[in-house]
Amino acid sequence: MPETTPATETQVESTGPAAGAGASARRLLEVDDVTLRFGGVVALNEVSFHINEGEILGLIGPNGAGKTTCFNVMTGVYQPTSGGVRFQGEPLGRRKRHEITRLGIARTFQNIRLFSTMTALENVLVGADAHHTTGVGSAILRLPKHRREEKEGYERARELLKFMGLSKRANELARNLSYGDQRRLEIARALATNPTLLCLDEPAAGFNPAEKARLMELIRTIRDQGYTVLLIEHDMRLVMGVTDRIVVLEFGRKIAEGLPAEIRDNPAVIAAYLGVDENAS
Ligand SMILES: Nc1ncnc2c1ncn2[C@@H]1O[C@H](COP(=O)(O)OP(=O)(O)OP(=O)(O)O)[C@@H](O)[C@H]1O
Repeated sequence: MPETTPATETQVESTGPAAGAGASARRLLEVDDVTLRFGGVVALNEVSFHINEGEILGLIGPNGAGKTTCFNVMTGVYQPTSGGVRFQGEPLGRRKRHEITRLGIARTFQNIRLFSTMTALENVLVGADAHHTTGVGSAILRLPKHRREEKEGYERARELLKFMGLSKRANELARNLSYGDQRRLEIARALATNPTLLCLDEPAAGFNPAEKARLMELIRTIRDQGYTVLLIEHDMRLVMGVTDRIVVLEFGRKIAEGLPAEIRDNPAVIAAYLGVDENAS
């Protein structure tokens, strides 16, 4: 379990390509030739890529490119029409969402999905519950193992709130938090499931430049704590500034993969974002 240190108390070193981005890095997750059709819509079309252990991988592409669908396949929301996903070498197969959470993949959502009438602390505790091994019976009987897990869950939740700079908001209802704090709380809740891979779906949506800069620092800190991060984000400055590698989708197909500098100069990527035909004279 990666130990967390509060972001505010951590010296963040500038990131270059992470150790995890090297050729010899271990593959944490592999998307193998995944196709997913919704009726006539081919949301993912023979998509393959991998995520190395310890890296920050960006998944980008214009609206409707298939990024969120890709997250949904990786987290068991959708089953691919063909192809598959392997995590730590194991096929995810038809595993359910909670089983995939237990395996070590956590995610946040494009549209914030907190329990609005629960406190910040309670929201994080819900995430920590994903790993409790004791059942309802031992909870009712208040057996020692259950009490120990409950105590550890509280400690972990408080530690994560501190890590995300939310200690002072612990007892506030989620709906009363600022937008930025709600986004950070979503990340804390995802981390509470004790993931190996953290998938962030547009975490900077609605952020101002100062909040984006803080988020970049936070994502680097999260990686430096030992997590692997997959990031969907539309803000190119943020993506180019924080990722080790980038995969680009367009109309459900992978059109490019490489280092941020390579992606920035890739004609197919530029064409996809500008909406022009790169072959047009
Ligand atoms: N449940 C669904 N039923 C039918 N079509 C869907 C469904 N989910 C996604 N799609 C379609 O699949 C395609 C890919 O959508 P997806 O949301 O994955 O794109 P995206 O890259 O995440 O876009 P955005 O950046 O706008 O969030 C789109 O054409 C979308 O309309």
